[in-house]
Amino acid sequence: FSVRPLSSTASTSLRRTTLEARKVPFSKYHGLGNDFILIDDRDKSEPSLTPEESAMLCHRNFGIGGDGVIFALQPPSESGDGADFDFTMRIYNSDGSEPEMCGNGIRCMAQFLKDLGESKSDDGAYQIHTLAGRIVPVMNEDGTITVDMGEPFLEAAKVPTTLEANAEHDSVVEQTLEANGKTWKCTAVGMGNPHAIFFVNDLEKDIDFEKDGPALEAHESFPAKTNVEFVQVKGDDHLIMKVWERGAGPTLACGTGACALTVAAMRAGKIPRGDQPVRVTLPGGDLWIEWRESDNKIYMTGPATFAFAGETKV
Ligand SMILES: N[C@@H](CCC[C@H](N)C(=O)O)C(=O)O
Repeated sequence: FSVRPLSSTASTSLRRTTLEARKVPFSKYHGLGNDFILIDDRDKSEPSLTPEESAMLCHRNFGIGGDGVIFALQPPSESGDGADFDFTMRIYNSDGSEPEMCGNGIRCMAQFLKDLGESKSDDGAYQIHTLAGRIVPVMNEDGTITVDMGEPFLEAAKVPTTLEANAEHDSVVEQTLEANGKTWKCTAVGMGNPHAIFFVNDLEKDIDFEKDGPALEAHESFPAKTNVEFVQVKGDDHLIMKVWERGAGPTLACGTGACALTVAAMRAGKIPRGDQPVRVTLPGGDLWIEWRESDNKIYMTGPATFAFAGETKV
């Protein structure tokens, strides 16, 4: 992992006197090593920390350490579609930027809500409002969590990417782009947040991860930047990946990334689209991903683990 220097705002905040400091209770969870600081904001409609404060708490030397901060907030107050939401999830990446969604994060938030004694329905499901729309995690009896992640966004403008859709696919499948002095074939999939997927023969030999990752994250074809997944196909139902996350760099797992690359592998004809879940091996462990033909939605199954809780100051 690379360690970013603290921003001037963060170091200013660190120098605050005890008198000025605000106490912040937190819990720390991870999904396959993709780790988050969870804040109980169930009585609030907006996050109680700023992006700068969140970035400081995520720092692995000067803070608690984490790939992001997740806020468990009130459901939206509007009537209509908002009426049956249980909670809202917002998240800041470790650099303070705000993504639309987080797959490992939503499992951690579901486990956090359960541990707080929240059980809103008999089926173990939570209706969560996110910037990517409705997401529904369900607590399984074996301790894992299955999340209805909704439908993938395949239209280029919705990913978003300026790469051209291939006529035969009506979406961006293995389109050519140049980055870090190399030619790549990119498949773009949106899961609320953007993902650029690159299939390689050998994950260890074919990429210069620390250089290719950031070059592709900030490539001009992605107006909102992008998460970057390098993928090796191990078999019809097994993919392995390395991820360079937008706003966080290398992480041990990315749930939205695992969903996006499974869709990409099916769109690019690397694996068949079937009813069986695909095993996606990430640096931190396995997720199981299903892209159902019946409702076109993606279902992700994996763990969420409590690490520790405490109180910090900002
Ligand atoms: N690790 C997450 C994704 C978090 C957001 C991402 N860095 C972005 O900016 O889109 C996951 O598990 O999905």
